[in-house]
Amino acid sequence: MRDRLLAAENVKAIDWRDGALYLLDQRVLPSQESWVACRTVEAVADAIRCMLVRGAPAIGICAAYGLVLAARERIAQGGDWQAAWEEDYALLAHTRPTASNLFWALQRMRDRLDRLKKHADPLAVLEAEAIAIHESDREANFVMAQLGVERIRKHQGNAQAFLTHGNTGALATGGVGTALGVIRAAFLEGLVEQVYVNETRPWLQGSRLTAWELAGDGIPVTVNADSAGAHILKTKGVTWVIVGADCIAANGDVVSKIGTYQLAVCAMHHGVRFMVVAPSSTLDLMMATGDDVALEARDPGELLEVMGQRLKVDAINPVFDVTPADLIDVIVTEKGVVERPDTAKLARLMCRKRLH
Ligand SMILES: CSC[C@H]1O[C@H](OP(=O)(O)O)[C@H](O)[C@@H]1O
Repeated sequence: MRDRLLAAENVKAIDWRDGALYLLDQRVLPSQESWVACRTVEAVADAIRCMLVRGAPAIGICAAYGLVLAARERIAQGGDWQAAWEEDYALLAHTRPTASNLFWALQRMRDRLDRLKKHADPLAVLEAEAIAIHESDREANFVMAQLGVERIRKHQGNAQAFLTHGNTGALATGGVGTALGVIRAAFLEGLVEQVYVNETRPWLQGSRLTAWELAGDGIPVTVNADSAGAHILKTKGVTWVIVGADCIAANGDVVSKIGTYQLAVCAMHHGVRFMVVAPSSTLDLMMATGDDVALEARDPGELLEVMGQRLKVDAINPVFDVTPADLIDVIVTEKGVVERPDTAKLARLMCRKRLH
């Protein structure tokens, strides 16, 4: 499966080359494919904050490269460069509050610096670590795709309909994607009849990004309004809802794109299986439950522009919600699969080595 997915890989959104970070601008997709070069840590922080790059694993990868750019500048300035580098670390850590992968990647970079040998070149070591974070996310995607498709096949061996929410594909990760990686693998195995994609208001990660990725792969995709989700589950023979995650708490609660929770309630009501696909870097065992996770709210203005007019009412714009563990059938990570997640099962999973 790895080789087949590798051959089918056709979207890359993060490119580290010649000492700069190049990002495919997700704010203007699918109408424009425009690349932006980030040469400073401030540029990377801005790109994450304004969602030029988005998706939990992708944010973590970019933050790691951001710390490389920060180190280059701070070392050139001389003096106590590590103290100044910590300010850059804080800048990146405050770009978005919810995705665990961001904090995980930053911490991994700091740990690497702490373990630096006496005569080692800190810039070279940090660059190698950021590349390793990027590459291991790509490999994790392949493993999760394989594990997820095995789980699908275990229940039903013929082509079926899936529903997904948000964007969890190549644009959101370092590889073929988390939930979308599983759907891509299922397609290669002849298990996909149709993929329904919630448009994912207000930012439209579903209709702008996921539909673009799936159509580009020739995978049958149909976009629906988020409010049609329950109706689709009831009438279209959907066998699995497959989503990604921004943070998974110790008890298996899943923080993901706003609207995921209501989808899980509807899936449970209609007997549709619910799969969450995320690398182990998304699990944060310091969060006892999903209620401990900081949920981002973005500008209410995103909801108030209607037909070129600004509505003059109040609005709230929470962009993540918490799906309780008991609504989740299976969590797929690169370390293995957990059915009916709970604290003990997830703690055991995190002690395992990666499967690649
Ligand atoms: C595999 S990406 C996980 C996650 O990230 C997305 O959030 P955003 O678009 O706001 O960065 C979305 O929730 C995806 O499910």
